[in-house]
Amino acid sequence: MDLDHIRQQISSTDKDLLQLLATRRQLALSVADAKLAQNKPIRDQKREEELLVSLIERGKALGLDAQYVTKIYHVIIEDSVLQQQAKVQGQLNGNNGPVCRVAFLGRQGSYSYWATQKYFTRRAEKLIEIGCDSFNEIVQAVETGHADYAVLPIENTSSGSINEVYDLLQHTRLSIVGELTHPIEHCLLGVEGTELSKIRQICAHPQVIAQCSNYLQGLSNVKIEYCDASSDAFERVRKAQDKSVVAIGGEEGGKLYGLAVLGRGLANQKDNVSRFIVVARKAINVAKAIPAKTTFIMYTGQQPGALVDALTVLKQHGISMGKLESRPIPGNPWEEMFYVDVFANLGDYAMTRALDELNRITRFVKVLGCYPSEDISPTIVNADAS
Ligand SMILES: O=C(O)C(=O)C[C@]1(C(=O)O)C=C[C@@H](O)C=C1
Repeated sequence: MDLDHIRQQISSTDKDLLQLLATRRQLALSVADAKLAQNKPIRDQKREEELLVSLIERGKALGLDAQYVTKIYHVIIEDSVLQQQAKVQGQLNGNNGPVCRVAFLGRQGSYSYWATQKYFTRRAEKLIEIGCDSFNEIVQAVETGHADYAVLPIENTSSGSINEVYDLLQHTRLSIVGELTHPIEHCLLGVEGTELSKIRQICAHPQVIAQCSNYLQGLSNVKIEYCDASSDAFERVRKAQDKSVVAIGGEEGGKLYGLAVLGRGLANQKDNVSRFIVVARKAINVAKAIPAKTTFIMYTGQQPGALVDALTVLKQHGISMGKLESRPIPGNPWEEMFYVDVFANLGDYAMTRALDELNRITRFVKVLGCYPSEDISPTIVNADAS
């Protein structure tokens, strides 16, 4: 068989695969309706386990190894769960309508740009992208009604919490309505033909610089140029057309600016992932069928054991905490505001009771939002069991 002919067959098989994936996605969306009608949760890990075991077995008979089949189905099932969650949430809170205006950091190609695309493809037919130069500008865009939503990075596995965003949340009336995680793969990007030994300037966002600090410490004679976003760094390098100037950012983003990859894996942590939050003017409800997270801030005061007492309230109501972060309160030196993420729905009886008690024993409590958890941990099966 000649190459063209084999490629035609591959293309035709791929077309069939896509059609099957689209059909599977539609079926998953119908499952969501059936589950709501029966008051069942969207995620059913027992079903996923049975499915994976049987698919691994079938795969083996077809010469496909267990790891390959598992990897593909983890992606398919994650998509299926997220599609169902978005549908159920849309029905509960009212769909967004065809057009959604979303504010984010940078322009096309920034990490926030990709996170925005990822989150809203399931939720809006058309996006109006409102690129901003600072976190403050992003929040203001929603507060003033210029944008419907904002996407903000809140923490990263290499650099930790993004304090500027935490501080903005203390004072805004916006609510957290969603979250997502996005892998951040930092690359060194420059114009074609750039030699590593000739680099004299690196352009990057301060968060990116923090996440690549180990790599950057190893360089000498290189000036760091702080940029508003990765897309800003790409634009500077594209404009300069100078082989001594490079940017750090994502490969996909760099490509949009015609930049070539000169190095990969620059982050301090191998698994460099950012968590983003989505904020809006109006709080949402989270369907009972979906795992929810609630984020609130509290000021306990400084009396001995105040924080322990507050956390004990959560324990007494069987509420698990995902994150506890403290930030200074502006104007009150050495006093701290605590940010708490819990795995609970604001509408749950236990959560309502816990918040009532926290309101009683602390000086200040403010709920920042209740939103669907998008942390779809993959179901792991023992491939040998099949
Ligand atoms: O069968 C279901 O209950 C589905 O929702 C479909 C599906 C899948 O995509 O196969 C998705 C999520 C569930 O956790 C289990 C399986």
